[in-house]
Amino acid sequence: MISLRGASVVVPGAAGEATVLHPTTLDLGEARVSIVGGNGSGKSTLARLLNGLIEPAAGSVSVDGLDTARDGAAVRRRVGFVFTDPGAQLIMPTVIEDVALSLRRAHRGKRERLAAAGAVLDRFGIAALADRSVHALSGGQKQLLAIASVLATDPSVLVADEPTTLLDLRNSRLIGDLLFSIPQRLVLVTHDLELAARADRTLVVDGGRVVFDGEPDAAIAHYRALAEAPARATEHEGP
Ligand SMILES: Nc1ncnc2c1ncn2[C@@H]1O[C@H](COP(=O)(O)OP(=O)(O)OP(=O)(O)O)[C@@H](O)[C@H]1O
Repeated sequence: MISLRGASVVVPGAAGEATVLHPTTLDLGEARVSIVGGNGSGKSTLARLLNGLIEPAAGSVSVDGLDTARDGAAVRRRVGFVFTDPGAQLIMPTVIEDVALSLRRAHRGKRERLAAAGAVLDRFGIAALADRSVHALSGGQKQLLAIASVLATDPSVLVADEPTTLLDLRNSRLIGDLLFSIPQRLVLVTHDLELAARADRTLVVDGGRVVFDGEPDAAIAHYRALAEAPARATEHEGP
């Protein structure tokens, strides 16, 4: 279970502090949760709270009983995070070395680690790319590798922040299908409403608040209505 208790996020701004996520209380126990909302609404902020990339300014966030502020390292081992731009998380020169890096904790010996990394590439259908430079991969291949590297560590939750935004139709379908086939719990931030609709539960974020939380079709209808509302102010301030 992922639990937020009055969790808020505050950032420094030119005119003092700004609240980018208002106090939020949620329990996320479903296998697949999607998060939708407009640009700058606070979706990434909410996603980043879930693995302790951001700590709440007030309130608390816990994953399976581990507090993200107190037990940050343990939470990050349990909650994998995939970014929009896979280039941001590919560190090593070659594909197999990148997966092997993720496995350094599980397999201390280099040979054993490389064998395990090869098995991961096989599982994700990218064994043929093992010795390819990570810079020579297509966008879809990079995202596949980024997800494989994160899942190689066997997290129990995967948080993916717009993982298909930079991909073409074919690759976004491929990555979307992969995300919905993994055994791990998934929290998916996305602008792809078809993908969002495949979740068990959908949160709509607007102006730094979760303004709808429920069944995906109803949530998406709520989001569409928000987006179509005439002359809405785009800046949201104050509690
Ligand atoms: N570290 C920061 N410093 C200042 N402002 C921030 C910071 N982090 C987030 N914000 C602001 O908080 C708001 C929410 O940002 P967030 O990235 O969570 O939005 P988002 O819903 O993920 O948007 P998008 O769909 O465009 O990725 C934005 O107005 C953003 O500029």
